[in-house]
Amino acid sequence: MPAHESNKVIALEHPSGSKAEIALFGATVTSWIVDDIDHIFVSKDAKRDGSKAIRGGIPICFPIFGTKEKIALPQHGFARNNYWEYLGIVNDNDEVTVRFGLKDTQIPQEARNAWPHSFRLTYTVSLTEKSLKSVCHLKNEDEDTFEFNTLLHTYFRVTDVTRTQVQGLTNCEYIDKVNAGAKLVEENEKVTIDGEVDRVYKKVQDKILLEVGDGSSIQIEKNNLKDTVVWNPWVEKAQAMGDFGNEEYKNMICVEAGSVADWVVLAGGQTWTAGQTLTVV
Ligand SMILES: O=P(O)(O)OC[C@H]1O[C@H](O)[C@H](O)[C@@H](O)[C@@H]1O
Repeated sequence: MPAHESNKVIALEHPSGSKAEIALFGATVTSWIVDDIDHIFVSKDAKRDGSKAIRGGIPICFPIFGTKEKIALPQHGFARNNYWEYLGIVNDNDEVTVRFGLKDTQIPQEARNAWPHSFRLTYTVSLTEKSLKSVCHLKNEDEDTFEFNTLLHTYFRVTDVTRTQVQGLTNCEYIDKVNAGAKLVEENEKVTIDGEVDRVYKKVQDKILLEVGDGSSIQIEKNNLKDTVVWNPWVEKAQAMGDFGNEEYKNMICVEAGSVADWVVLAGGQTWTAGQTLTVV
């Protein structure tokens, strides 16, 4: 079988040898292997028992990013903190595709009170020889309009983060969360990491490139998502996280496609689709 479930994890295998794993907790992709290299970082200290969002992989932030004063939800919302339903395999010719679902009736009452809307979120993950595609499909099942943010909080595994470069952010405005939310414009052609970085780049072009530093690169192509967050916790923040090794900041970079700078507005009965495709190039 190209996809099978074991211990609440769905494992995908493509005939080319590429592989992926998705935990039902948060529908979090926790592994993506191409040519025997796992490009996804998960901390050695990550909780895998559903007690906390998985530290690493591709957690889905929804319906908020960060915290919001008037919405009493945990940081980054509830999608990454709840079990999703496995909706099974959709087999195409050259890709292995599986689907997951989350709706309001699956989340705890407290979260439903904090964000009181009826919704149906379907998440599709497709594996090909060199790529991993994730697509979110959201339906507003209320009569009234609701607003949300969403983001694919992708943790890439790298051998040395100081050698990574992110290309394609030049001239984008960004909010520098490390610098009291200063609004700046990216002047560099390639963004590099040599300290704590936590930036929300706005209105980013759809195709950007992560140069991993060992000669290989990953193309990150987003669809219907305006913004890109770049994050590395560096030394002190790494030490402050209970589910992250003190030295692991050297081996990861988050490059996160999302719509987070402004609310996305979805009218009652309407649907909204967005996602990303990661390709080893
Ligand atoms: O610790 P978490 O809730 O998983 O958040 C991890 C990080 O997510 C994003 O990248 C935010 O921009 C950061 O400010 C935050 O620290």
